[in-house]
Amino acid sequence: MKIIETIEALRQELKPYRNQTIGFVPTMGYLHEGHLSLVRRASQECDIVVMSIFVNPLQFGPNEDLDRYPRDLPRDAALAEQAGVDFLFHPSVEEMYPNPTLTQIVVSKVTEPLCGASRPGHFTGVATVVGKLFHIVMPDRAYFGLKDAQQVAVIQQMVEDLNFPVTIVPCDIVREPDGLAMSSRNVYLSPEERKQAVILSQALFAAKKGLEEGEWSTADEVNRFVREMILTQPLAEIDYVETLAYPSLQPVDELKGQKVIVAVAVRFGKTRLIDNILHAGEE
Ligand SMILES: Nc1ncnc2c1ncn2[C@@H]1O[C@H](COP(=O)(O)OP(=O)(O)OP(=O)(O)O)[C@@H](O)[C@H]1O
Ligand SMILES: CC(C)(CO)[C@@H](O)C(=O)[O-]
Ligand code: BAL
Repeated sequence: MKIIETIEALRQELKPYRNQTIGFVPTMGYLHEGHLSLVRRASQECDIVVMSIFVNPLQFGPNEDLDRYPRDLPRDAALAEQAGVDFLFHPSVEEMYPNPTLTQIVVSKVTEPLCGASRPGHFTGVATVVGKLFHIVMPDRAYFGLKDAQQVAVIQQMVEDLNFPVTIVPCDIVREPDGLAMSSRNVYLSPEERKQAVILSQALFAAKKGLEEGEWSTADEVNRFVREMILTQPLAEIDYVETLAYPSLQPVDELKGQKVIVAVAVRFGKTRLIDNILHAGEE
């Protein structure tokens, strides 16, 4: 595996592979099994796998965790190589943003609810950096985790609207043995917060079962059920619990026959965790 720090060097390295299938896994690093599952899928489906590790300042709000976001390049490089990455792109902030960013990619509508409402400007930062990375890597296929299901919807919208020649591959959420969705931010949790955080997946799995059994007819009923279950944990502070159509992320009235997402964002102390389940909603 080669570690590459400049855009020009990566372009040169990838030149000989342009007639092969290039898979791309964009990340912010501090790798865990969730990221590595994307790499394994990419190496099964592509000839060459490129991973980026870049903590993108543009997608963090002023009071968010940009400075303390966990970073460990030597550990990440070893894990990435073992999982099958061929090129690890690790640019500096100056390399990615040498000038003040006067041009940004704004995706509307799907960015309005959920994390878009709680983190103003977040998805403009995500779409802009992913757009730049797509131009740099020019992948055939790009792999994204459904833990960030709204991000998948935003990137799919951007790719469709701006004609990026890339196939977006959404990948299943990888979980800890007790159900907690893997996240680089889980390292922030105190032992007590970690114990209580398992309520997110428990509430979502219970919601999925209820949806499959036709227990509720409206989104509000699902939201109330999930909310009440999460609030049994004293350290949980809910940011949002929402049931929306997926991938449009528009409100749903009747649940019957709808593909929906039940998405949550919950704070435990200073740590904000997200998780979701998708329900196919066939009649
Ligand atoms: N548990 C997971 N299962 C599947 N994919 C995941 C998981 N966690 C992250 N990913 C995916 O890995 C890619 C890079 O994500 P990122 O580096 O932000 O990791 P992260 O662990 O989600 O970090 P954080 O939770 O702190 O945002 C994204 O496409 C994301 O959806
Ligand atoms: C896609 C991404 C790498 C863009 O910075 C980031 O939002 C992430 O890690 O999910
Ligand atoms: N996984 C999404 C990146 C972020 O939280 O900024």
